[in-house]
Amino acid sequence: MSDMTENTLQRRGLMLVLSSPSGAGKTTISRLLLEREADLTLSVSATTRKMRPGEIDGKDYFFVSPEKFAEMVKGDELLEHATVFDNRYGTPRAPVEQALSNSRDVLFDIDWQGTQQVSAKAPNDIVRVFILPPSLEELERRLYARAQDSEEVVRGRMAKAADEMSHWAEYDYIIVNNDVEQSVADVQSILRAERLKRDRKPGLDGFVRGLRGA
Ligand SMILES: Nc1ncnc2c1ncn2[C@@H]1O[C@H](COP(=O)(O)OP(=O)(O)OP(=O)(O)O)[C@@H](O)[C@H]1O
Ligand SMILES: Nc1nc2c(ncn2[C@@H]2O[C@H](COP(=O)(O)O)[C@@H](O)[C@H]2O)c(=O)[nH]1
Repeated sequence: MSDMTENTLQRRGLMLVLSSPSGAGKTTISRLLLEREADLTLSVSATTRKMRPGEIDGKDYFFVSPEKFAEMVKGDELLEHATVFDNRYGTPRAPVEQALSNSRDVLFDIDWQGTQQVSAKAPNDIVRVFILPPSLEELERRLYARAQDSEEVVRGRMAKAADEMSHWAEYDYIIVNNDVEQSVADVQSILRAERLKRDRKPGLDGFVRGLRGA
């Protein structure tokens, strides 16, 4: 007799990665997603970059010194790490592992280098989404409109946008972020479909065997 309890079909959480050139809208999309998806946890990265106005230590990032970051790398505390725009960024390993083992999905706002490292370590758990801007002009407009970086920083990020975008084909899904609401809805659709994937439900085999009376 088959009994579809929550436990039978419990699944391991998945790792939802959003990458894009700086300013395309990952953070904006992530914030809305986290408000709307109760089972999604944000992976809060560590960084050596300076805090922007309005950012909160421990919520947006763990802002650490270069020395502390080096210690975290040495202690193998980071799941992945990379240098982006002359600053170091990395994903603390322990909270991610804990969330995944509690069947929570984890959202990552990381660049292509970090995505490659996580893909190599957890190829079956990762779902990669690349966010493109509608145009380069709009990307530049957004970076200036955010008004949180100097002109020099914005120019540096625009100069690296083409390089970042050259990695688009390493991702499973591509979204052009024209309209934020549509982009969030698209990521929610991806999440919903990925959660239903056969491979993510190890208990499914026994459940179907039970249904078949086998
Ligand atoms: N679809 C959109 N239409 C218009 N403006 C947008 C859209 N999406 C995001 N923005 C705006 O663009 C700016 C940059 O967005 P955001 O900070 O989310 O980018 P990001 O990809 O996270 O950048 P970074 O990689 O530097 O963290 C913000 O001011 C945000 O409000
Ligand atoms: N490889 C990683 N990249 C990260 C991580 N956290 C953020 N990022 C990426 O850095 C740039 C710049 O971010 P900003 O907040 O300074 O504008 C952006 O592409 C992020 O996705 C991380 O832990 N690992």
